[in-house]
Amino acid sequence: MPKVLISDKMSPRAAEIFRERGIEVDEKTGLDKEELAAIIGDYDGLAVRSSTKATAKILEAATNLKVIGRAGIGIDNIDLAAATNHGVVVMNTPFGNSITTAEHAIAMLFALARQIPAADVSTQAGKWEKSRFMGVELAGKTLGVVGCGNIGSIVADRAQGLKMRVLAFDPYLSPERAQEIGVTKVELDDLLRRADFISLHTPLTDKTRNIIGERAFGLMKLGVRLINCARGGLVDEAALKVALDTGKVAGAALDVFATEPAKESPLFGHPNLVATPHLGASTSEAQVNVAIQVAEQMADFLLTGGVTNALNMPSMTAEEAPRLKPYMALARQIGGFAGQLTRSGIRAVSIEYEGHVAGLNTKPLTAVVLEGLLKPNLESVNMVNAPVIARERDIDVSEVLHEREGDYHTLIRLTVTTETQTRTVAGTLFANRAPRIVEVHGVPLEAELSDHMLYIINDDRPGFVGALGAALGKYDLNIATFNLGRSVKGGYAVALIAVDQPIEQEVLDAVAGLDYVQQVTHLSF
Ligand SMILES: NC(=O)C1=CN([C@@H]2O[C@H](COP(=O)(O)OP(=O)(O)OC[C@H]3O[C@@H](n4cnc5c(N)ncnc54)[C@H](O)[C@@H]3O)[C@@H](O)[C@H]2O)C=CC1
Ligand SMILES: O=C(O)CCC(=O)C(=O)O
Repeated sequence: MPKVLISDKMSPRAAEIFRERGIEVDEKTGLDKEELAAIIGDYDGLAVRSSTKATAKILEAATNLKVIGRAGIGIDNIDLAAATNHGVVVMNTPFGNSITTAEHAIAMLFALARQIPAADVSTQAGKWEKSRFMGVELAGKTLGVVGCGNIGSIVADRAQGLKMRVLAFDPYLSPERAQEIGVTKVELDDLLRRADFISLHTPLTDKTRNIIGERAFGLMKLGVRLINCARGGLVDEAALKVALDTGKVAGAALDVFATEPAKESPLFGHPNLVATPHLGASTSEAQVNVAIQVAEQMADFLLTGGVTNALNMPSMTAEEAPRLKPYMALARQIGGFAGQLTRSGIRAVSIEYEGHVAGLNTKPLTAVVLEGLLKPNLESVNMVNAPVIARERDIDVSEVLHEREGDYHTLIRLTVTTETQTRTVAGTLFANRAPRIVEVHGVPLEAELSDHMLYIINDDRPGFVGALGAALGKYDLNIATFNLGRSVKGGYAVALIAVDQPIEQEVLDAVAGLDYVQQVTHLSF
């Protein structure tokens, strides 16, 4: 039974779903990094929000971990590269808290426009400072949205409901989408110059870090108001302090900070600052949404292999997973076949999908072919990290889809080009479930792969098969299946022979010494 650790505060629905689906679950929140490292090795899954830091060290200790689920959107608390290297799938829940977070941004917009937090403190202190809190209307003002994805576009929609004009800066926003959601797509500098309010909704990346800094403040209108409900590092906090002090920025509302938890900050106490402790996603609705989603996604993965919303591997729905399962076995065998024969550096890999399989989701199959191919030389490879390892090693990977059927109803053909040669292996499914190798090196044959196999290439000459049988008999090796094919009469032949016992080196030496043998290799599946 798979075992999951929930290490951040999460709606109880997550634990209920894991249990309902037969997964053992522990809820241990507030662990420090040593405590987490000490226990993480016991778990197949880790469910987190933003407090748990899934660092390279934690992943090192996570010897059984298969999946990390983030009940939320941002995954800056998870070392994605380290997770990928360890073959751990990382999933998030990209939509469950978008409305809630957009609503928080709109709440911040109002809080700034009418200084509600400061007015509340003053009024409850008995000051009744009616003339101190003169606000501004939102209607007719310009909102600049930086990052117009899920949350940014909801903010834009709500702002238009308030009769605001919305400018959007997002390099990945298409003009059609901009038109559809009623925003004007502009460049960043244009937005900074024209907006009365600016709301940030991008992820934190190398390109967006400090996107709002001294230069950006310099371009903004006098009296602009800034909202950040995305990620702390987007705003240069020291530059913001100067902009607030000089009055360039009339108000800033921050839900997120460069360092969290933000227990102290030079910004704190500024009369024009509104601050909340990373509450963007904190509504009961959003928390139930993300908890249900993350638990369902993780349970699907652990129980069926279905992959949804993964950030480091191709998606595969729980419905697709059983359909792809026999193909995964075939893909692993084809990759493993070629991988066990490969002795020099791989330059290129081409995978052709023909017939029925070409209509399926082939991305996970390609990942599995690569896993099989690289495994003989890299013990820690799996389908999550195989594409990354291939990329790191400059292996050119291509997929070709032929929906028409060839000789077989469905076929996967792998061509591997190494520094010294090009090799092809193709396979099909018999009765839609049993993997069979049907072509090696362009030679047709039909072989079921098993634990102990001999792969032989020999000159196509009479007497070879008899000599081979006698040689194996001498070592008491019982032949289970014998599959033979040849290029052309008198050309070269390929034999795939399954035997019942492990194959010792002396057997390989004896076969290699037979007349006409060009190559003999022990394969195991
Ligand atoms: N405060 C909170 O509690 C929460 C914060 N968030 C944060 O909100 C942010 C946005 O989330 P979503 O809208 O769901 O993400 P999303 O991926 O749907 O949208 C992000 C948008 O930013 C754009 N973008 C990327 N690089 C950019 C750049 N250099 N300049 C301008 N735009 C760029 C992308 O094209 C995309 O459209 C994320 O950082 C997320 O972590 C999300 C949920 C809750
Ligand atoms: O889980 C939370 O409270 C934070 C949510 C968040 O920042 C996100 O989903 O990116």
